[in-house]
Amino acid sequence: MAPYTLRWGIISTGWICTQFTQDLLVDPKSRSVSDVSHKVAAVGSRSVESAQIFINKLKSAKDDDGWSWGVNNGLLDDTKPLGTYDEVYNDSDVDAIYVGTPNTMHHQCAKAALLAGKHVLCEKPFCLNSAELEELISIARSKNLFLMEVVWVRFHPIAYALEEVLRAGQLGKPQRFFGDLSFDNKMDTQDPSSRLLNPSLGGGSLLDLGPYPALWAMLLLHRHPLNQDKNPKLLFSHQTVYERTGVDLNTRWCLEWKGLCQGLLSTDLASFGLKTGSIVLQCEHGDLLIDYPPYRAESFEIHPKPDLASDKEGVQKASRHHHPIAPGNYGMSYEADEVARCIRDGRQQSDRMPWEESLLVQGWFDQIIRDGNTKLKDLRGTEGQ
Ligand SMILES: NC(=O)C1=CN([C@@H]2O[C@H](COP(=O)(O)OP(=O)(O)OC[C@H]3O[C@@H](n4cnc5c(N)ncnc54)[C@H](OP(=O)(O)O)[C@@H]3O)[C@@H](O)[C@H]2O)C=CC1
Ligand SMILES: O=C1OC[C@@H](O)[C@H](O)[C@H]1O
Repeated sequence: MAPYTLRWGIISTGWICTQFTQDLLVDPKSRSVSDVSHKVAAVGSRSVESAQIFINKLKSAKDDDGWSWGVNNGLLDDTKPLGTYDEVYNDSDVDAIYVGTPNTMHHQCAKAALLAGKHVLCEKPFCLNSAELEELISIARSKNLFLMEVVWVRFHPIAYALEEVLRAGQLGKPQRFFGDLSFDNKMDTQDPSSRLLNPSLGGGSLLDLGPYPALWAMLLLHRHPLNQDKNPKLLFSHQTVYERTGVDLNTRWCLEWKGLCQGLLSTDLASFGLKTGSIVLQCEHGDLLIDYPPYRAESFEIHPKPDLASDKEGVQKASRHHHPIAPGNYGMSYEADEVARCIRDGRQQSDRMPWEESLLVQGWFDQIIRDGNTKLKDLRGTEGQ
């Protein structure tokens, strides 16, 4: 049977839109997919020249670039360069919109796309606050459209492998979770108007990096077979303010899944995370360590507990496990496949990234920002506009 082909409209022409679009152009067979495929129907930018340059750059792929397959197979031949985002939302050749604008624009772009009747995949962090997100969900629900936050790791081979490890039960009950995404961004050398430093673009470590430790906490604790707490609480948080621009340089926060485990999460823009063990789940019978970077991890380790003598049934030997992203794919193709399958099947949300889980994480971020002292406290969402 011919694969179901999803026709994408790409909103904006920055770094992440380039990665995502390149992945749409990789041969699905490279990742053993034959039921769905992708087409880039239109690219929207604030200037038509920029949209055209974006398409031209993709077309100039070298033979060994993973996405050259799509270029050589005509997937960019009819791609329309459009000089406004609205033209993409209203294009009848577009089924789904990928939103890759700065954080403060996610809600308005996603809302406009939904109101124009398009399905939406929106970059992380989904929104600036829960009110924005609730509005998007309510529009998607009422118009029977698909809506999902980009949390690409949830669809990576390692995520499925780890789900299997937890399901098999060999590690036993979770006892402690540590999740971190940090890198040294050399903040003092950066342009204060750039998206990471600029509070009016929703900058800072929490909104940029926080979705990753949060997603691992969701995958390893919230979705753990032994978890019964569907409403984990934020116990406390702290944000260090980067005085030059007023965003957070780092954030630490603690969550509790009642009856299961607490998790300590952190993000930092001034220091690198650990190479092995940026995400750690310590369980009754063994410990799980996931490699850096947590947004594109391909390996994990399982370790016995230090005092093996008292745990004859536990993990006896350390092991390392590799679950690579398929060659030629940056890693965003897997979630694009999920979006295509959900839309093909008439689903409004993905079981692997449901609205309820995005709302939970967005709620923690609301509370952390409210309790902190960054300029993001004064940022207003665009809900209702
Ligand atoms: N999932 C992931 O791994 C990653 C996700 N992201 C997320 O993607 C989003 C974009 O990040 P990134 O691609 O790095 O950002 P870029 O700055 O590279 O791109 C953002 C694009 O948004 C458009 N834009 C519209 N309004 C503005 C504005 N006022 N200021 C700047 N740009 C504007 C521009 O495109 P145009 O001129 O064509 O309109 C610009 O190229 C963020 O929300 C970020 O969190 C980022 C990196 C990785
Ligand atoms: O989503 C992301 O993942 C990787 C980081 O380098 C980047 O800043 C962030 O936006």
